[in-house]
Amino acid sequence: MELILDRVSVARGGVPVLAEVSLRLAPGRALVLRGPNGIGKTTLLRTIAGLQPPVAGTIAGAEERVAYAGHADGIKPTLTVAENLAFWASVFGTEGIGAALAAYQLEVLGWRMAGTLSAGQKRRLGLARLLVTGRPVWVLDEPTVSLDAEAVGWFAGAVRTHLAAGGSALMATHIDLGIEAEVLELSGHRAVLPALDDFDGAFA
Ligand SMILES: Nc1ncnc2c1ncn2[C@@H]1O[C@H](COP(=O)(O)OP(=O)(O)OP(=O)(O)O)[C@@H](O)[C@H]1O
Repeated sequence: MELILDRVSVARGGVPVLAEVSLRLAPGRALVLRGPNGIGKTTLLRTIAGLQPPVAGTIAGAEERVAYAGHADGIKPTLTVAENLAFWASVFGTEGIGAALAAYQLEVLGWRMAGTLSAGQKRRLGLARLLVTGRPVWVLDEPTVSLDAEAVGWFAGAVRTHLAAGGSALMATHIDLGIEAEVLELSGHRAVLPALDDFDGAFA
């Protein structure tokens, strides 16, 4: 099943951000969102993840199929690394956290309270979480932030494995992961703000 956006417009804090974004993401494929800071990549990804509704347009193939990794990693600080993954596995009804621990070399940190991890270690845990969701569509917002070069390689490997298994990935990233991906440039979709055409009149 494809993820399909048809003329989707999104707003942040009530302000229109992006207008009429259409895309299709097929199983096994990756798509990278590009655009300058503030254009609305995070807002669009949050909308696809179901965290906020679109202002206009339709999204198909996302419901119950998306695993989202955003800036806040969704980590429970008072649970250990292993407990965090086991918690998410139970939430998503999957079993086994071994592969997720191994993919990001988290075995040695399994007993550590997640709140005590470094930024990069937290990000590795947040990305490992995707693997226990069992969800086919990964929606990733700047997934490599805080990762060192080696961990970026682990992430790229995890995405490749996910795509090879028929999953898909939609991500906002500024770095080249060496993964074959289509690119959607969002600069041409900047929402036009309503004109303040009666600005002076407001002071009359
Ligand atoms: N919580 C918020 N409330 C109101 N406006 C916000 C909020 N968060 C972001 N914005 C604004 O919404 C617009 C889109 O922001 P968004 O984070 O989606 O952009 P982005 O393309 O992901 O940016 P970046 O590349 O810097 O991460 C920006 O103008 C931003 O200032």
